[in-house]
This record gives sequence, structure tokens and C-alpha cells, in this order.
Amino acid sequence: MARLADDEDHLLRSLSELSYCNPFEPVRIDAERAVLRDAHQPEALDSWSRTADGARTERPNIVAINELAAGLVERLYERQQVEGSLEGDEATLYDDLVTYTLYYRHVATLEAELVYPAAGDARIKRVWREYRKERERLLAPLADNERSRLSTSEHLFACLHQVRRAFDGIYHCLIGESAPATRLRAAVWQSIFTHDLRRYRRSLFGRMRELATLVTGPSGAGKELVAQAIGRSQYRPFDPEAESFVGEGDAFIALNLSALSPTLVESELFGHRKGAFTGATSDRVGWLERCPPHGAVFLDEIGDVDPSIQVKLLRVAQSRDYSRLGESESRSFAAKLVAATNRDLAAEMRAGRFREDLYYRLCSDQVVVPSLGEQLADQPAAIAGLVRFLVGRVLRDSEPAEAEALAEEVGDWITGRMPPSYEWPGNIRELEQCVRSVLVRREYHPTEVGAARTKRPTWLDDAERGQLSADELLNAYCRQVYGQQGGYEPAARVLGLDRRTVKSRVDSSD
Ligand SMILES: Nc1ncnc2c1ncn2[C@@H]1O[C@H](COP(=O)(O)OP(=O)(O)OP(=O)(O)O)[C@@H](O)[C@H]1O
Repeated sequence: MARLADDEDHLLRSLSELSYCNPFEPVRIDAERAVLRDAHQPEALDSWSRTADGARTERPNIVAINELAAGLVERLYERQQVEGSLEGDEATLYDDLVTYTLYYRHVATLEAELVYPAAGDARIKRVWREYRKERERLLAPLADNERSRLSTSEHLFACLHQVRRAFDGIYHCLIGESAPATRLRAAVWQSIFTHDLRRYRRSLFGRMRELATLVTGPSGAGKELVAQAIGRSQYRPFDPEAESFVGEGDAFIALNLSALSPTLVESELFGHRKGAFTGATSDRVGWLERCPPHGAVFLDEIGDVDPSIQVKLLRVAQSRDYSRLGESESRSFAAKLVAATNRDLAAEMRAGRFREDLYYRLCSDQVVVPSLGEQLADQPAAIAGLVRFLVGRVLRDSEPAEAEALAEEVGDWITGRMPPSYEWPGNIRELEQCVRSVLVRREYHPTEVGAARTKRPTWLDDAERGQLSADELLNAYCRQVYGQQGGYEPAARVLGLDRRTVKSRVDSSD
């Protein structure tokens, strides 16, 4: 049997850990550090987050890890031909290494196919053939009994495609460099793959759709984006005979329940039979029936839904059964349910407006989306990255300098003219409006509702009441300016104090 040198053993094990960890948790950066040891280069951020400076997937650490992995896989392949095959635990780790290497070898094509799916089939066929051929070659040195307990190539290929879809939906769409935004990305990944990717790959991949997901958080904070990221990242089997994924492509169906009357909600969701109600002139197939098994139905504003429909949704969430309106035949829902609300469901239950049993069916997988105010309280400077991203979206296809100039204009308006403690009650949706308004009118004024939500710092009230010592007043003022300026140096300039004095006043314990 081939023997592993100590450094090869370390590399194999640390690469396996890296492959299976949640890429959006800070532990992922630790895992990269463990692989590279002294060769690891310091990172600006301690988690995977899209920044204005471009793609983090091209980071030097990833490039270095991929080179190490590609070198090791070929070395072990050759060595096994001469010294005999790896066995047991080491054979499994070698399979993880093969999976990792082939993922990165084909990721660019998978990504291109996701972005431009129209020409998808031919590319997928080509990648699949190369992938299978390469995997068969690299696993050939293993003994038959080892190979037979590994996943099939088509299952792994389906998992890799799913990982790429999930990564894209989270990394490219859920922006924010604050800790709450990082936690949100990690929670969305976990909702798709659970906390244990190995177990997911072994046995959960076909069952996660049976668990409904509840997304909560304030209006405009990104609940629908989260629902889309989850809904579009479900497992989709690969058919090796047809050399294509099973079922039709995109299958994310969103329904805003508060915008429809109860009868319409039922007819849209469950479908109806001709004559089931006035106006039902023909049979209608509902969205639960149309949605393919790898898709998701998104029930937005579930907190607003009529009690009569709550009972029927409970049946779907519990046993996956439903019937078309006007029909007694029972049908089975095959896909995933994702629901969202900005209401406080606990309060709704206390008031008797939301069924407890439905809540308990939905709450086992809950993703809580933080408000923009929470993100900025954690990291005031994070607003700059969000503004740059939103400007990029508004001015897409423009010259980078054009976008940079507008981002600066918006940033100047926010720091110069908006109250520093402004809470952004409309969340990221409001920040988008701010970007557009500055683009069109060179100004943004929050609505009265928003302005009223600005929290006045309590130290100002204390100062007005004459309850602060001169020291306390200066400390509080220094903290305020420091928060606005985002650093000791610029705060010191505004305050006319030296940097060290500002720092000691900001850090003082009163
Ligand atoms: N993390 C984020 N990164 C980038 N854009 C975001 C993020 N969160 C929200 N947005 C943008 O903010 C807007 C509002 O988001 P979304 O519709 O998902 O919010 P919501 O919570 O579902 O709101 P509502 O409760 O009113 O339906 C969208 O244009 C969305 O693209």
C-alpha cells in the first residue's frame, strides 16, 4: 500500500476539512491557513465576502491551494501505480482531494453555464464527460471495494453544480461586510447544506426539500433575496444517460400572499377545477403542482395570510398533501417551501391571528435577516461597500470611473447630510432609493417616518439637562465624531485634538 509522507498526510486532511466547511464562516479562512501554513498570505477580511475590489475566488491563497492540490493528486495517482493503492480512511481522503481538484478545474465552465444558461446543454455535456473521464482515471488505482463505497460520479457532479449555484446566489447577491451580514450568508449556506456537508452529500441531498424554511426580518432587508438563494440552490439530480440535469431549469416561484384575495391565493397555489367558484371557467394547475421537485415555492408575507389558508398550508408543510379547489383528490407537493414575513409571528400567535401548529412546522429552519441598522451598528464603514454595490447595479455596464464618482457623491451626501444615527427604516431598499435619488437630484431626504426613527443619542439629552461633567461630554462627543469619520486620524482632524487624545477619550469607560 502507498505510504503517505507527513506533509502529504497533513495536506490531504486539511484539504478535506477545507472542502467540507461552510465557506461563509470565518472558519473557512482558518482552514485555508491550515492548508498553506507559513505560505498563507494575510487577508483583509476574515470571511468570504464580495468586495468592490473584485472576485475573491481569484485570491492568491486559493490559487496557491489549488496548485498544491493539483500537484498532490497527480503525485498520489502515480505513486499508487507503483506502491499499491491507498486504503480505508486514506482512500476516502484521496477521493475528497479528487473531488476538490475537479471542482476547481471545471468551476469556470459551470459558472458560465449558470450565468448564460441558454447554450447550457452542450457545455454541461462537455464538462460532464471530461469530469467523469478524469474522475475515472484518478480513481482507477483504488481497489474495487474502495471505489464501490464512494459516491457515483453523477451524484458528485450534481452536488458540485448545486454547490456552485448556492455559492453564486449567496456570494454575488447577499452583500455586506459587517458581522451580521457574514452570519446571514453562513446561515443561508447552512439552510441549504446543513452544518454537516459530508452527511448532506451522503444522505440528506434528496430530503432537504421536505423541510420548509422560514425567513424573517424587516421589510426591505433582503428576505426575498435569501429565499431566492435557497430556492434556486436545491439538489437537482444528474442523468448520466441523457447527460443533462433532471427537470426544467430555473424553478423559483414567488407568490405575495398579502396581495391576493383568499380565493385567489388558493387557486394560484393549489389550482382549481372548472366551476369551483364564480369565474373558474376552466381547470387550473396550481403552482404547487407546477413546481418541479428541485424547485421552490416562495410564500411571501405568510404572516398576512387568511386562517382558512393557514390550515391548508399546514397540511402541505406537514404531510405535503393538498387538493385543488373543488376537488377531493389528494395531491403531493414535491418541492421546497420557503416562507417569509416581516411580522412578529410570536405576537401574531398570541393575538390568535397565526396558527401555532403552522409556525412550529416552519420554524425548524429559520433564517433571520438583519436590518441595515444592525449591520451599520456593527460596522459603520460597511455602508461604503453597500453603496458601491448598489451604484454598480444602477449604472451597470458603465465605466468603473463613472460608478466610482457616483459612489463618492452618495457617500458624501450620507456622511455630510444624513444624521449619523439614522436607522434606515426601509433597510437596503431605502439605501437603493438614496442612490437613485442622489443620481437624479443630487440629494436624498428620508421620509418623515424615516426621519422620526432617527435615534437621538442619549448623551445629548443628558447634556441638555446639565447632567454631564466636562470630561463625559467631551468623551461622548469624541465617540460621536469617531463614529462618523470611521477612524481616529480623521476624527482628530475634525476635533482639533491629537490622535492619541481622541483614542483615549473614545476608549474611556464612561
Ligand atoms: N444583502 C443584500 N445585498 C444586496 N442587495 C440587497 C441585500 N438585501 C437587500 N437587497 C436589495 O434590497 C431590495 C429589497 O430586498 P428584498 O425585496 O429581498 O427585501 P424583503 O425583505 O423581501 O422586503 P419586503 O419585506 O418588503 O418584501 C432589493 O432590491 C434587494 O436586491
